[in-house]
Amino acid sequence: MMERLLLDVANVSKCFGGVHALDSVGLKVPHGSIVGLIGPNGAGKTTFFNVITGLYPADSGIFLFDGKSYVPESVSEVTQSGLARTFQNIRLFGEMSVLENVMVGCHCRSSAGVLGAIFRFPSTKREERSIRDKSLQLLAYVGLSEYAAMEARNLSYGHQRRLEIARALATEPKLLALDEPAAGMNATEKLELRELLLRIRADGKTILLIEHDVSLVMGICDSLTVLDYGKVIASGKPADVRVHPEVIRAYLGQGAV
Ligand SMILES: Nc1ncnc2c1ncn2[C@@H]1O[C@H](COP(=O)(O)OP(=O)(O)OP(=O)(O)O)[C@@H](O)[C@H]1O
Repeated sequence: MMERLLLDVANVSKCFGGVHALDSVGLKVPHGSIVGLIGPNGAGKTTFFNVITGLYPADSGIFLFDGKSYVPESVSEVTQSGLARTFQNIRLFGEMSVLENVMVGCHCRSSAGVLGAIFRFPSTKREERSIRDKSLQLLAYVGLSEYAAMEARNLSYGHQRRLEIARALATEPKLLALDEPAAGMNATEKLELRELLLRIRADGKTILLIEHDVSLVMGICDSLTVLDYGKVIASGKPADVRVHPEVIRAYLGQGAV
């Protein structure tokens, strides 16, 4: 049976001066799957995320999201269409509370405009209550309820990463793109992250994951695409990718596979 693709991109290229960060990269993400994007440092993984989420314009590429052509030129439009991401370097609003950080994510789906915010119409107040409730539910979902009132900057590193995931989920994405969510986590936090990602998939979301922790990636991904020097060198099921000669060559010396 043909898999229904949520993200289907082809021939994506991006140069920075003389550096070919992405060279005709193609990647397919089926609905309801976890797809891993891996590769050595500098392979082009984050650049790929930046391009598909509208942060950097691609030099070329064909982009389909949920069966429709899309032009990833604006982060807000990409988010509206259902693609949310987290960042390798955590980007939370440190002085806002944990709850407020999630509420910010919810606002991308709210209808109250500037007038509503100024005049506080009854409909605006109702919407704000429902955003608050939804944010509290999301905090419970990622296991951060007890920290709702704390300033985000005071959370532990692992909890900050979970908060980023909650904020991304608040935008009601179809595709959640996570850039190294396990970076800096200890073994227990990684296990908890693994459970959370599996739960997110079981609840019907699709995940695209950049991650250097190979055992995490091999353990939860349905398929993997491997980049090296901006090119796809392998893609397929984790068990096949793990023994692919090009992948072994690219990681040789790093002991990663
Ligand atoms: N804004 C930029 N300006 C210039 N060069 C860039 C820029 N962003 C990325 N690059 C270059 O593009 C290449 C790919 O970088 P990228 O950060 O996408 O790799 P990566 O696979 O995500 O690496 P890592 O695993 O270390 O995060 C590198 O050579 C990098 O130096």
